[in-house]
Amino acid sequence: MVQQTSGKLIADSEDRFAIVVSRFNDLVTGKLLQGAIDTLTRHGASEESISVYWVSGAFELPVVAEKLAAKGDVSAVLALGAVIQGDTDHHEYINHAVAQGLMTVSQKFSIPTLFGVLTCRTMEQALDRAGGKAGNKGAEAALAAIETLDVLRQIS
Ligand SMILES: Nc1c(NC[C@H](O)[C@H](O)[C@H](O)CO)[nH]c(=O)[nH]c1=O
Ligand SMILES: CC(=O)[C@@H](O)COP(=O)(O)O
Repeated sequence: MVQQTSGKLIADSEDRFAIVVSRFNDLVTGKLLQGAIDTLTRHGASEESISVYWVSGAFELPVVAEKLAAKGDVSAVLALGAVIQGDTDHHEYINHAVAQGLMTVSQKFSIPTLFGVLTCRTMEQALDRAGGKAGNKGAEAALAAIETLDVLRQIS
C-alpha cells in the first residue's frame, strides 16, 4: 500500500505567518495582500497570528524574508510582489534573483517561504492574478503556506 501524506487546509493555532509585501505596483500588491490575509483567516488563522512588513520593491523581499526566518518566531513567510516588464530586461534580473533568494531562505531555515510574486508582461495580466479572472496569487500563497506547514508537522 503506497503511503501518501497531504496537508490539511486548516491553520494550526500555533502557526505564525509573516507577510512581506512590496510597495512597487501597490495597486496590485495591495490586492495580493488582502487575498492572502482573507485566505489565512478563512482557513483558521487569527489576525493576531499574521504580521505584515512592507518593502520598497520585489528585489527587497528576500532580505526581509531571511531576517524573519532567522528570528525563529514565524512558521511561514509569504513574499508578495508584482514585477511588471518595462522596456528593458530589468524585470528578468529581478524575477530570477527574487525567486532564487526566496528559495534559498526556504531551504536555509526549513521554513515555507512562499513565492507570491507576479512576474507579468502587462498591468492587465497582473490585475487578472490579483483577484481578477486568473485568481489571486496572494491567496494561493496563503493556502500553500497552510498546507505545507501541516505536511511538515506530519513528517517531524
Ligand atoms: N520594476 C519593478 C520593481 N523595481 C524595483 C526593484 O524591485 C528594487 O526595489 C530596486 O531595483 C532597488 O533595489 N520592483 C517591483 O516590485 N516591481 C516592478 O515592476
Ligand atoms: C521591472 C522594472 O524594474 C521596470 O520598472 C523596469 O522598467 P524598464 O525596463 O523600462 O527600465
